[in-house]
Amino acid sequence: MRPSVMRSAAQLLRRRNYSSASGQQARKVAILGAAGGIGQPLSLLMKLNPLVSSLSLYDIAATPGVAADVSHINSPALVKGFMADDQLAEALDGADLVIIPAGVPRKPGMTRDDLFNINAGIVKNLCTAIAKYCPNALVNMISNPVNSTVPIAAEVFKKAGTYDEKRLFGVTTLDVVRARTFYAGKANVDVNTVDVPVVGGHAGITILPLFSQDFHGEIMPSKEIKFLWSDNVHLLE
Ligand SMILES: NC(=O)C1=CN([C@@H]2O[C@H](COP(=O)(O)OP(=O)(O)OC[C@H]3O[C@@H](n4cnc5c(N)ncnc54)[C@H](O)[C@@H]3O)[C@@H](O)[C@H]2O)C=CC1
Ligand SMILES: O=C([O-])CC(=O)C(=O)O
Repeated sequence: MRPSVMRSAAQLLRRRNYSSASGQQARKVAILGAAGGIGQPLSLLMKLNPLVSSLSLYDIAATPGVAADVSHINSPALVKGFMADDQLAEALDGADLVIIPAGVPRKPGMTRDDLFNINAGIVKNLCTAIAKYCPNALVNMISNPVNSTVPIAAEVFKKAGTYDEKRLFGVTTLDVVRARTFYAGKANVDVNTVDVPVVGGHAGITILPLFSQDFHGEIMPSKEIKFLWSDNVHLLE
């Protein structure tokens, strides 16, 4: 496995032979926690993504307004908002990709691990529903602590008999983005010409930028993405 070659969710969709929304294959993306600080800009980005034909925005609060605003963007994806437990099944039904930024974020002085008690339960419930209503979906976990929420999701899927290690990811792209920005700032070079591989997990002490492996030159866009794999922490081949 070469840590320098990574791929994004969009690339994964393409690899699965997904075509654009205007093509033959319609693809549904569900965002759970869509009304939050991460969920709203993520919903915007997904609405702009031409690979997405149907966008399902789920949260326990505020989704009707968020979904209405996002739906006004001039792109093909059809947007629908869902709120509360009794609408989760419909939100997930037939989803090809589920992205989960649901849960609580850190307050000053907290570590990501401090979120475990609340977010573990939220993730467990959401993943139980995923196993039931869209068992074949790719699942991108954002909720922290990602080092723990990904294994929780894996266990839920194993118990349900739907686990596929190639379909479950912890999203830690920020680590790579930050490493590149910090490197470029320090070296006083264009950030688009540098790459710093990052390995490890997504906790303060497990994020490990490999500055010894830094690269300065022409960067492939696909190298910006780092995922936390479900069973072992490693970068996609
Ligand atoms: N992996 C990563 O790189 C990053 C992870 N995070 C994590 O993402 C999570 C969300 O962060 P923010 O959006 O800033 O928080 P936020 O508080 O702004 O949004 C969280 C959203 O989740 C919703 N929510 C809570 N329980 C839910 C449930 N059972 N079902 C559906 N939705 C539910 C809330 O109503 C809220 O809209 C946090 O755990 C944070 O630590 C944030 C940034 C980067
Ligand atoms: O720091 C946090 O709590 C959110 C997060 O994971 C990040 O920004 O890398």
